[in-house]
Amino acid sequence: KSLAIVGCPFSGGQPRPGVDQGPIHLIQAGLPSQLEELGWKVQFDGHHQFEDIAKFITSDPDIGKLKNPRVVSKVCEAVAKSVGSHAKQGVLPVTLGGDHSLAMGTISGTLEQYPDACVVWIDAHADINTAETTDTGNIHGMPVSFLLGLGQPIPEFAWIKPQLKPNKIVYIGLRDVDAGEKKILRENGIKAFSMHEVDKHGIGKVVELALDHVNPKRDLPIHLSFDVDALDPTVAPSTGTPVRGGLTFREGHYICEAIYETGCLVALDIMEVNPSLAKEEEVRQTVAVGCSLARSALGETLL
Ligand SMILES: N[C@@H](CCCCC(O)O)C(=O)O
Ligand SMILES: [Mn+2]
Ligand SMILES: [Mn+2]
Ligand SMILES: [Mn+2]
Repeated sequence: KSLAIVGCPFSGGQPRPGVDQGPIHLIQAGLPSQLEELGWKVQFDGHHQFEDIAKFITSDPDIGKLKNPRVVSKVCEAVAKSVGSHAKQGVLPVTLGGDHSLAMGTISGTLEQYPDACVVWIDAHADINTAETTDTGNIHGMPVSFLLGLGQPIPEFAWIKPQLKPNKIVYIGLRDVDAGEKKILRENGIKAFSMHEVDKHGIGKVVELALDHVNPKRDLPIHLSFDVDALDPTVAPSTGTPVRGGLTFREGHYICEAIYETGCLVALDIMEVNPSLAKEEEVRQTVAVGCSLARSALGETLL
């Protein structure tokens, strides 16, 4: 079994510098050899991929409120090609962010190869704002709306085919959802297990209910997109949009272990590790949790 680490040193979907250094920190913490130890054949194309794209885009004025729209779109298009080509060769892409706008690329790539794939989105945020509903214009708060084809089409993002259907995505960990996003979730009947449901049912039941919704026979490919800010800030402090009241260390790892156990995982994103936002020990802790989440999603067990 082979996997390819797709390092995406990209921060254009949000304003805080440093998240582009996420990949190199995860690599330098030893992730490739940790995954080899789990029995994976590991390909790694380097941690400077996609960096040259921004150089060719000399002017990138806002489109409405959207910031860095052309760079975000072009980088995600390149990521989609990279993830898609690995998937085509039966290699499991492990994308290291970088901000969560990159999921427009990773999930597009997955759906190219696995049109029937479902998406499990672990996040404090719904990342489903449209150009009409976003307050910040930060595109890391919008990837899901593009993948679903919601909102007014934007020519610069025309490459994104609206292949994702509302009943093929499920959220776990939500606790900071904008008013516009709540409306979109309701109107589209999108299933979301917030931290309230995690408290109520426990993580085991929530994962079971989430998978029952998007993958009832456990026979569909799963794309797991994990934003480390889904975890409580005491667990993953060095991230751009921390929100209190998040998943415990174990709850985060349980999700990854349970997804691996389905045998359906075809793609993994570990996003929003920003190694420049906290003290050294907290950065180390956040990077280490990114590595251990990846290991748990890729077969590491406690016994
Ligand atoms: N909903 C906020 C925050 C988005 C956070 C994006 C990512 O960290 O999940 C926005 O639209 O700017
Ligand atoms: Mn370097
Ligand atoms: Mn996110
Ligand atoms: Mn988030």
